[in-house]
Order: sequence, then C-alpha cells, then structure tokens
Amino acid sequence: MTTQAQVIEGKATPRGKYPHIKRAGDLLFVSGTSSRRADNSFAGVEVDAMGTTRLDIRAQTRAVIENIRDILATAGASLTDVVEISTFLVDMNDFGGYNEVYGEFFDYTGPARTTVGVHQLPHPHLRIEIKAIAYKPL
Ligand SMILES: N/C(=C\C=C\C(=O)O)C(=O)O
Repeated sequence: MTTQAQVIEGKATPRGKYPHIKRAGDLLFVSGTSSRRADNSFAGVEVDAMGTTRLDIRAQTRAVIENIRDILATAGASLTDVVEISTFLVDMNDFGGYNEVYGEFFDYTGPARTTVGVHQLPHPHLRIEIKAIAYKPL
C-alpha cells in the first residue's frame, strides 16, 4: 500500500509533528484543520482595541472547509471526494451557524458526518476544528 505524508507550503504550519494530509492507498486523511491562516491569524476572529473578542462560527466554519478543500487539492482531490467528516465544536450553541455554512458545501449525498462537543481546541480563539477522509484512488 502506498503511504505519503505532506506538509503544504502556503497553509498554516502544523503546530506539532504531523502532516496536513496523508495518503494511505486510495484514502486521503486530512489532519484536524482550523480557520488558522499561514500567518497564524484566524479567520472568524476579531479583537478590538479593548481586547473584546468576537468569534464568528460561520466565518470559522467556511474557512475550515476552504482550508480542507485547498489541502485536498494538493493531492488532486476535492470536497466531492470526501467520504467522512468529524467536527469538533467547543460550544454546541454554535451548531446552527456551523450547520448552515456546512450546508453550503455539502448535501445529503455528501460525506458521513459526526459532530461532537469538546472542552477546548488548540487555541482559545478557535470554535471549530474539522478532520476529513477522502477516497481518491491514484
Ligand atoms: N490538528 C491539530 C491542530 C490543528 C490546529 C490548527 O489547524 O490550527 C493537532 O494538534 O492535532
């Protein structure tokens, strides 16, 4: 079986020793992905001069899915190849906004999905992280 791991230039550098994406045979595994940009800023985060923080689940969800789309593209795959999605939310009150944006990208023919609430994600500004598995034979 072919395995190949890739850290992608131009995407947010992994904050641990893992690749953005790993191929195992016909499957592509995308590591847990956030709305973090290559410059380590976050989509869906605004902090004003007073330090007041506004975290936007819709903007974060869109950025996460677009990041996954970009990561898959480096392996010649697209969102239509995704067969499973696992989503981690820090607050289930975000479920509605997340679901709304999710539905812009996927429908009932899309990937199997599991959404769970977690205590924390790897940065206090993150509301959502998603990992994905795609089926893309070589
Ligand atoms: N996948 C992980 C973190 C992702 C963080 C990010 O994309 O900002 C991990 O630590 O396993």
